[in-house]
Amino acid sequence: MALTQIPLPGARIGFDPHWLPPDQADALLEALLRDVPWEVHRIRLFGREHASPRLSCWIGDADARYRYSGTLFEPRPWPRALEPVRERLAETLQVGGDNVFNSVLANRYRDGRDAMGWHSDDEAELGSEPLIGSLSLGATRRFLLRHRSEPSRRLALELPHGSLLVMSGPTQLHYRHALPRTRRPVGERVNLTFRRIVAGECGDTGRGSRR
Ligand SMILES: O=C(O)CCC(=O)C(=O)O
Ligand SMILES: [Fe+2]
Repeated sequence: MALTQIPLPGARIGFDPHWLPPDQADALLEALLRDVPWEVHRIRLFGREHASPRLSCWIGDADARYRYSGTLFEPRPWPRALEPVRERLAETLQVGGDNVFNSVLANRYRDGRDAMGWHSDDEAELGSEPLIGSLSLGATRRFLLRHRSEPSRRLALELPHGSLLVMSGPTQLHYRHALPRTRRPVGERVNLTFRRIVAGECGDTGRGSRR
């Protein structure tokens, strides 16, 4: 099925709630929970280091180094289970050659207390209008987008098992996004944001920082 475009002024958002069939999504989730070297990333906020409230792993080609929230990440190699997903995503989004996704930030939200704060994926390494493919697995969580200066421009989306959310064009320039905590009892969720690092290692000029 094709991506549905969700209208939001100044953003480009595509969504397919059923991108990965449930049996493939189940198998991928199981493989990632087992094979990814999950760790607590330390992030810097206002000059102080904190443990981020989730487990993470930065995965990518050897040259795709990435700096965010003040820390430089050397990528871990691609788990085998992710290779076909990377290929299918490139087909869905019609990216190839020099534009293939060369990295993924994997995040694991163990329960409703794990979350991600307001940020934009606007690090210099991603280029000016990054294409970001976000695949969700496991428990459904609510994803929020909010315009930087026009509070009425906002969107809330439930991201179910196997869903694909695509942010592109000027989305990161104009909007922040977050994955808030919830008091509802929810199971584990894994999210994969596929990205393309265009500039090797650069300075940390991103305005956002994931909390
Ligand atoms: O978990 C999510 O859906 C959001 C993840 C995210 O925004 C990121 O990795 O930059
Ligand atoms: Fe993000």
